[in-house]
Amino acid sequence: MTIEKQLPSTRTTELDSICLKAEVIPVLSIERLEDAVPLGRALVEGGLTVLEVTLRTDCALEAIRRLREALPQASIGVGTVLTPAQYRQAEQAGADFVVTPGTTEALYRYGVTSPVPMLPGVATVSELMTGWQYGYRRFKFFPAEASGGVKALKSFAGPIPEARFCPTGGIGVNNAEDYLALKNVMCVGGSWLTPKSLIDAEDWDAIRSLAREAAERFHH
Ligand SMILES: O=C(O)C(=O)C[C@H](O)[C@H](O)COP(=O)(O)O
Repeated sequence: MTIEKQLPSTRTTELDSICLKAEVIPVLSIERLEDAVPLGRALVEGGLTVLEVTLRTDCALEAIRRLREALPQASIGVGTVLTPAQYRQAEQAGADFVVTPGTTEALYRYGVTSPVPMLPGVATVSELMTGWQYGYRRFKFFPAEASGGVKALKSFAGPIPEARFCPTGGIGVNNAEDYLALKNVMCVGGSWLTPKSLIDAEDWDAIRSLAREAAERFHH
């Protein structure tokens, strides 16, 4: 009960204002620090202004700091947050929001008190119900395709119609639209906009084009 009370509804509003300006959230894994800003800039110039930068690589936190400074107009989500300690690192690096692949009680609890809102990753109704108890209303649905995809999201809408999702995992140009057509989907996430081959080749023009194509094609 006290937890419910602590949860400001502004969290939902904050997450909505971030997610609704992005039909598509590109997922970035930065291997070489010097790629961070040109990659982020190409995506933003292409029209995708909400980014998720994973903590999967050694230079991720420094990459996030640089992106935060170079692209003030972008909303930067920090992904692959597994523990409250990583959540704190994300806060300190200047995250606008935190994204987790799955949830733990510790993360749910920490997220309630943090100044930075969290989009918790859920794959089942049970995980969703736990988050709901803590007051969370917006979730990442991960891994989307492997966890039942569009059909699962339609089923979630039965018992918990107010929950909204950013499905991620196995989404690309060919199925993004199917997800965006659902009432409980705010936006979709994916790494298809940041192919490793183009990053390795520093082909920022090609990445800008991919982003532009997605920004023009997908609407909610
Ligand atoms: O690291 C995490 O926290 C993630 O959940 C990673 C990404 O969201 C997915 O790996 C993207 O999925 P794909 O678009 O299928 O590549």
